[in-house]
Parts: sequence; C-alpha cells; structure tokens
Amino acid sequence: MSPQTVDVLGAPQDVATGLAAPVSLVVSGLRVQFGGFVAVSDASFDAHPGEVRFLIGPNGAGKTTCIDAITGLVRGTGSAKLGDDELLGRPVHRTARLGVGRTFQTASVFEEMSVLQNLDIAAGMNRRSAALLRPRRTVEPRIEAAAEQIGLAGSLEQRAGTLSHGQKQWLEIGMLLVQDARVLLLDEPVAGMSHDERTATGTLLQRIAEHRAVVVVEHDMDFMRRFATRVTVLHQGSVISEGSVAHVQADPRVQEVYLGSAATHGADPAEHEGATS
Ligand SMILES: Nc1ncnc2c1ncn2[C@@H]1O[C@H](COP(=O)(O)OP(=O)(O)OP(=O)(O)O)[C@@H](O)[C@H]1O
Repeated sequence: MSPQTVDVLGAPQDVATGLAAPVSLVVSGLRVQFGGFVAVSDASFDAHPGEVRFLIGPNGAGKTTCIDAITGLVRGTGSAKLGDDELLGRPVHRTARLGVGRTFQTASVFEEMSVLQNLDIAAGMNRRSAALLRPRRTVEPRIEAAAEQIGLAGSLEQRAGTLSHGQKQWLEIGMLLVQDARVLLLDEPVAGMSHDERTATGTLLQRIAEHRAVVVVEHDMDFMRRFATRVTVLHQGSVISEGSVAHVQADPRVQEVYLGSAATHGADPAEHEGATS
C-alpha cells in the first residue's frame, strides 16, 4: 500500500496520487422498513476499488432502497461501512463528506450553468456563491482532470442544459469525481443512452473503478455483461446470488426469479420483463 496522509476533512489520502485513499464499501445485514413493509430484509454485499460491482434484480427488489439507505436518504439498520466508517445513521451531507457519491435515475445538473460552473460548484462546496459564479481565468487541475476523464474537456463553457442525455450523466459523474468520492453509487446510469454512449460510459466506469469502488444499479443486461466485474442479485430485499456474470447467469435461483421457471425456459436475466438486453 502506498504512503498516506490526511486531507482537510481528515480522510486518508494517497501521497503519490493526491486522491483519497481507495477503500471498500461493505454492506452487511441491511434492513429497510417503510411502515409495515420490509423493502430490504437482509442485504449483504461489498464493493472494492478496482471492480465495477453491479446490483441487479427485478423491479421492486430493493436496489434503489439499498443505495438510499447507504447514502442516508432513508433509515436502514445493519451495517454499511466505508473503510472503518459506519455510514448508517448519518445525515446525507455527512455521508457525502466521507466520500460516498451517488447519482439518481434522472441526472441532476444545473442546466442554466456551464459545464465548468457545475464542476466548480461541486468542487468548491465551501466557496461563497458569488465567487463560484465569477468568470475564472484558470481551471483547477482536478477539475480539468475530471472534465478530461468524462470527455467534456472541450465543452467547459457549454451550458449544461444543452448537453446530450449521456453527457449530462457524465457531468454528474464528473461532479462526484471532483468531490473526491471514494465510492460511486450509480442508479441506472445508462438508461436512455445510445449504444455508443453506453459503451463510453462503461469504459469510463472501468477507469474510475481503478481508484474507487463503483456500484451500478442496472436493468441493461447487455451493459452488465460487458462491464461488470462482479454481480449481486437482489430479490425481495435479499441477496440471492453473487459472483461473476457467468456465475449469476447460470444460477437457477436467478433464472427462476427472472422468468418464474429455471429448467423449462433456459432463462436468462436479459429476457426478463424490466431487464433490457
Ligand atoms: N418511500 C417508500 N415508501 C414505501 N415503499 C417504498 C418506498 N420506497 C420504495 N418502496 C418500496 O420498496 C420496494 C423496493 O423499491 P426499490 O425502488 O428499492 O426497488 P428497485 O429494485 O430499485 O426497483 P426498480 O428496478 O423498479 O427501480 C418496492 O416495493 C417499493 O414500492
């Protein structure tokens, strides 16, 4: 492991790269209840730097709820640890400060602002708003690096509202990168994207995962097959299978959940209603 120091928030930082030190997300025995309804009953999974972990399952399986609980949007019990830090029980902003970044199914960028302003705001949470809006002569290296990584280095002055659907998603990912998110939780990042945008997104996620843990909730099974390192399958709030793409696709329990019959259909998650191939 390379030498570490700590950044201004006290988070460990890799001396060589200047990036937050890679850490794993470990979720165990997660349970989320809405009134009398148990949406997540006992979910355990992890995600380590270097892998793109997919979280799949039929509609209503509890995938988004898991992310909501990890990020503090809904109350969960059990445990979700990022490195040594327990995430459950913290308010959303504190969880984010620990390095947990997420995107939603609909990209939430500031449409009236430029790409640069969006990245600048994400990077400079502590700067005063007037300073954020003032034209800047120089671009901070970390913003430049993030813009480069998400393929928007040539579009810094473009108004975010005029970006394509895919580019907005990438900008949102870029906003997490400049915040130094150590784990990225992405909810259906390629929904509505063209084939080329999906390929570019998958490649982007693989690069990001070199230094961070990446968790992707997806219904797009073709995308999953191409870019997943490991897959966790949720059904009715519990994990029913986990492993490589080949492993979960061959798992009779997964086939049964997706098609209601394993042996007779030779089922594949990709053929399930709600999953797209
Ligand atoms: N705030 C809430 N109040 C009550 N029930 C909820 C709430 N949020 C989610 N649920 C329920 O919890 C279950 C799990 O929902 P969740 O959105 O996590 O599933 P999902 O696997 O992400 O599904 P999809 O793939 O359709 O997005 C569903 O039955 C849903 O209706």
